[in-house]
Amino acid sequence: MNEPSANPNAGWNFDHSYARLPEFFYTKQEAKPVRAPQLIVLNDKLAAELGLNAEALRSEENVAVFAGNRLPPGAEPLAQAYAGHQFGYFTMLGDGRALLLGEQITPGGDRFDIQLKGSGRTPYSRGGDGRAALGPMLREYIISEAMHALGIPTTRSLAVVTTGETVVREQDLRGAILTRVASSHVRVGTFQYAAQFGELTDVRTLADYVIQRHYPQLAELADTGEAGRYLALLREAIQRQAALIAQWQLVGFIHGVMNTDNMTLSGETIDYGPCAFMDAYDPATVFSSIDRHGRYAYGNQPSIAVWNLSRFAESLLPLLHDEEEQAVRLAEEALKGFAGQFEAAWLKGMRSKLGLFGEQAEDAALIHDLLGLMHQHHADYTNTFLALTFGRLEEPPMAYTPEWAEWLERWRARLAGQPETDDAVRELMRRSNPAVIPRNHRVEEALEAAVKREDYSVMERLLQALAQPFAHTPEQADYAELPPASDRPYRTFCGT
Ligand SMILES: Nc1ncnc2c1ncn2[C@@H]1O[C@H](COP(=O)(O)OP(=O)(O)OP(=O)(O)O)[C@@H](O)[C@H]1O
Repeated sequence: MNEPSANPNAGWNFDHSYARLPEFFYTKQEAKPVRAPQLIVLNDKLAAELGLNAEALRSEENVAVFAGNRLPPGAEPLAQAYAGHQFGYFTMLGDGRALLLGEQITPGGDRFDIQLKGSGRTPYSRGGDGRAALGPMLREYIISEAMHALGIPTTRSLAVVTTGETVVREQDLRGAILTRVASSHVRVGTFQYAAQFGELTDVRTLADYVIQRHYPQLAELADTGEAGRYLALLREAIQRQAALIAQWQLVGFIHGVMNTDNMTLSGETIDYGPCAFMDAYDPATVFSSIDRHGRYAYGNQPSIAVWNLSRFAESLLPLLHDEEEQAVRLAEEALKGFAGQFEAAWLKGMRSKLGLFGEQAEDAALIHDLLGLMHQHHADYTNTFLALTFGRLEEPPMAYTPEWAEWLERWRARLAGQPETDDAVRELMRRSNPAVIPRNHRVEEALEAAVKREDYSVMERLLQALAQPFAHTPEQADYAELPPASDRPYRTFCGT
């Protein structure tokens, strides 16, 4: 098995910078062959961006690549080691059901990890079977591609294949493998692993690797101290996460499992397990059925990000300054920056959603008052902004109370006070308020058709609508429909 003979015309062009790190960071590992691979979905557009030939990828040989039955030319599969805090508890983890085939170098010279998720057991599998089920892998495909179309940094999905094998969960499920594409898979948990189980040189090696790969502008800075590159790395990672979480909040995305192994150093969203988009606005919304205490509720996401980044900072401490006290001071100062950066990015996004140009002191109150009303009236988050964008206020997204009328008056007065035309305002709002998000009931409907009836047309239509969330086409109006009241509040199943 695993002979390196896949169709050479597919365009695989691997390098292996991660594999050049010390073996402490990974284990070389081949995929376990599966019985009967079948291609379910292939992302033609992403394939082209990666310099891959979509037609060749559909060939039997390359479907075998997506299944782990064949190695593409130049691949050197490995499972990455990492640790992490899961729901606040530290544990050793690692790719227990994933393999990095290598880093695809695109025609433009960019570098992307190509990873198979669900490819069989590895030394990090603990008690797990190393496998994944079709529903969750399609879910990751749909939501990650929706996030990308919304302009939110994310890992991406190139393909899903079924394996022809059964995975045993609470019930028997169809096995599947997702081919995931990422700027890298280095996580906060990778640093925690190095700090906990390795030497200081391992942390330094990993930090230099991440700087080279994601923050090359920092490479020439001094080693330690206030002007050092490791402090700069911490600051940059904080900045990217602040920007990322602000984007999540702006579209109502709830990650669901913000464990430290699910926070990347690239600043991309990773691991679409029990995630979902909020319907009615409520900061306490939780989607994961295993998150009993609401640790990862929508409204907690910014503070959990700081918690995770604090674990990252702890792993870096000895690199920040020779004296521990000074290192702690520098880390704390950097972490304090998150709140301001998050708030600035979020306010900027919210102003755009409301068509506000420029900045005025009362904008924050205007925005918070709107959210307060939405919360009070259980108004749908996405549809409220759509109603405001298109002036559909004859069918208000919430009860037409005096407070709502008063808020509308304040908003209109703020708009009237700016020099931009109505068209410019509408255009800004159209670009800032998606017509379609992957609402849970629509995703579940697509998955049910796919998994239970092998009908992939529902998913294909959904993917098409999600690919251009700001197009505001008539067909997309269909996806603005809310779930039936009986479905609310609901939780996504936390299947893997
Ligand atoms: N079926 C399984 N067999 C073996 N290991 C598993 C299995 N499911 C999850 N794991 C491992 O458990 C840990 C946590 O799982 P989690 O569901 O958060 O990650 P994942 O979805 O598998 O991976 P990723 O974070 O890369 O998207 C990871 O180390 C993962 O590899």
